[in-house]
Amino acid sequence: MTNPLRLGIAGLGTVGAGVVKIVQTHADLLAARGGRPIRIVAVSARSRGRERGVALDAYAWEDDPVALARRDDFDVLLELMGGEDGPAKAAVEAAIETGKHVVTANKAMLAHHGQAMAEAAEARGVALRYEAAVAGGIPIVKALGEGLAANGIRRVMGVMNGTCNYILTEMQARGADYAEVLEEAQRLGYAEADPSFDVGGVDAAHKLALLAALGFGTRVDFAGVQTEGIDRVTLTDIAHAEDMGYRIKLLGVASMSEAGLEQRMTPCLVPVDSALGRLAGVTNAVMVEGDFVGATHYEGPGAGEGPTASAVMADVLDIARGLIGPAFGAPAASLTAAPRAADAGAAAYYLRMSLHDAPGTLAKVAAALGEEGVSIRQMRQYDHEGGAAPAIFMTHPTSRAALDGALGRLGGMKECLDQPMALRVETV
Ligand SMILES: NC(=O)C1=CN([C@@H]2O[C@H](COP(=O)(O)OP(=O)(O)OC[C@H]3O[C@@H](n4cnc5c(N)ncnc54)[C@H](O)[C@@H]3O)[C@@H](O)[C@H]2O)C=CC1
Ligand SMILES: N[C@@H](CC=O)C(=O)O
Ligand code: NA
Repeated sequence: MTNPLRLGIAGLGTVGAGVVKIVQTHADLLAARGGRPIRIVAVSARSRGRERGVALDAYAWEDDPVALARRDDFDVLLELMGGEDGPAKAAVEAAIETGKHVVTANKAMLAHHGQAMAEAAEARGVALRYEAAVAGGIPIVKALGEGLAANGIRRVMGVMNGTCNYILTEMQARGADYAEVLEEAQRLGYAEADPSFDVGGVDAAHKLALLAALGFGTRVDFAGVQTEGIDRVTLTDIAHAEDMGYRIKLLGVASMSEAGLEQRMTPCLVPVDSALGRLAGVTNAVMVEGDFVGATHYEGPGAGEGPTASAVMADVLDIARGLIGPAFGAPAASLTAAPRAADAGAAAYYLRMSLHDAPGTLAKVAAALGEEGVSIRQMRQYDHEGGAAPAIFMTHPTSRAALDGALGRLGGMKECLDQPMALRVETV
């Protein structure tokens, strides 16, 4: 019989337990598709006794994930712990050093150390695979790195955080409270160990930076992603957006132009009846535009046990079949450091601010917007409370620079009771 492909698993939470379930459920299917049996040899997690709904007795146990990574009785380390540095990074480095392939779901680690890890893996002749790290169950790394590999990639955009999309959907659909739905997303296994990574936009920015590197042949530049979270979005924003024909989505866009690489992950308004506007729950969607293929669209579950474990095992099967290409689609040494480009395109914006309820306030706000070159298309006021008058403006298309100028001015005016919030209207 062909030699089995032997796995060591570091991390037995939502994703790790899901992987054990697939290996135990689909042993024959995996062996047939991988061309060899897939066996788990050893595992590691913080707590050995925790109930996970899977039997672990047949596998060796290690308390220390780095000791696990250094064992000499398996071929592929599955790093499913998480964390940018710490034991996840140390275990991956130890696995590569000792000649093992690595499959990871850890976008935080790759967004910061992807280049160095890709170089180390190539030097050692082992795979570094991360399908689960981007958009969960959607095979977007495979689509971009392999299926579209003959294209010059123009733009990658999409909704890449299941937790945020779940929160925004539930707030819109049933008027649910933000904190309550965030807790639900945590219970369902969608959220990061520290959910501020989700709602702050950082997790999705990690993913966008990885897709940009893969698509454009550039070095991962997470620090170059303009990032804003959904933590300031209120039920009121969602209701007003809906009333005007829009939904709010945490949307990422990465594009390459002569000016350089533009990357942003921000909450945006998209038309209710667009593909992104209809995207509900934990679903993610990614659009990729290539010069020969044109526009392509991928949609599916972006988080949770089954979808993420499915992506991990797809990488394992590729390794079983001997498919061991470079991590970012081209040799790591050939990836270039692209200059960062500012948000260049004009867009309309949704502005929400709390104004001092007094004669002349609106005139001053309108004057400040006008002087900064921001033209108002629509204005609404609602629910005056005490001395505060909340106001919403929709602008005509304006440059980000003009908008930032206006936001700076408004934020400094005594008539403005809080820092205005601006959401871009994205034409999708
Ligand atoms: N939950 C999801 O839907 C998805 C998660 N991911 C990524 O997968 C990875 C794992 O996520 P989850 O399974 O949700 O996390 P989790 O919190 O449910 O599980 C983490 C596991 O790693 C172990 N672990 C953590 N730190 C450790 C340490 N210092 N030493 C030993 N063991 C340690 C824990 O004991 C636990 O078994 C993360 O990188 C996450 O970003 C990626 C896509 C989707
Ligand atoms: N926390 C992430 C998990 C998948 O990457 C999300 O909600 O999308
Ligand atoms: Na994926």
